[in-house]
Amino acid sequence: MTELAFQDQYADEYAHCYGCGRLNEDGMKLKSYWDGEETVCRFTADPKFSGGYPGFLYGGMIASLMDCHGAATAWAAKARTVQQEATRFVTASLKVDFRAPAPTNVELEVRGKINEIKGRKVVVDLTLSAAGKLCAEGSAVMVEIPINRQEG
Ligand SMILES: CCCCCCCCCC(=O)SCCNC(=O)CCNC(=O)[C@H](O)C(C)(C)COP(=O)(O)OP(=O)(O)OC[C@H]1O[C@@H](n2cnc3c(N)ncnc32)[C@H](O)[C@@H]1OP(=O)(O)O
Repeated sequence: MTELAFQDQYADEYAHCYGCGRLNEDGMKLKSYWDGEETVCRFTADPKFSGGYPGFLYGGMIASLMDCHGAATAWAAKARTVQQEATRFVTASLKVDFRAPAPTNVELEVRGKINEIKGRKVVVDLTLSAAGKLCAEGSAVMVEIPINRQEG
């Protein structure tokens, strides 16, 4: 049986994200999975997402990849540790340090590691690498949407 991506387990009402929503026809449909105690998401960026120099990805896309994978990691961490299905995590804070240019047309690997789980908050440490070379690292504070937020 094929492992389901975290994002493919979100309830329909939370599956419209441009980055990772399975129900967003125009989106990137990023997929995140467990890899031991870490999580991983792989994505190859089309050259149309180039930054100022051909062949390299623009920084906003790097942040987007880390953002979406961070939210998915927080969701999965809650499901694994609290053994309770989460609603959806949104980004309260995202820090990215750009360490080296990230290429387009090369598979990128985004990794997440749980730093802290406290109440509705999950802090995730993140890296983005290309062919084993670290291109960006950072962390995200993810907060779970309370169930009654969607009704108000
Ligand atoms: C129903 C649909 C609502 C969905 C709206 C978002 C849809 C967009 C999805 C995305 O694209 S995610 C990227 C953009 N992010 C956003 O648009 C989120 C906008 N911000 C918010 O909605 C609220 O600020 C947020 C839900 C993130 C937090 O507000 P809350 O009032 O629910 O949280 P609260 O103040 O109770 O804080 C919970 C914990 O998070 C921590 N926290 C909150 N904001 C923080 C921050 N900026 N930096 C660091 N920590 C933060 C806070 O300190 C606390 O930790 P502790 O329990 O340890 O004290």
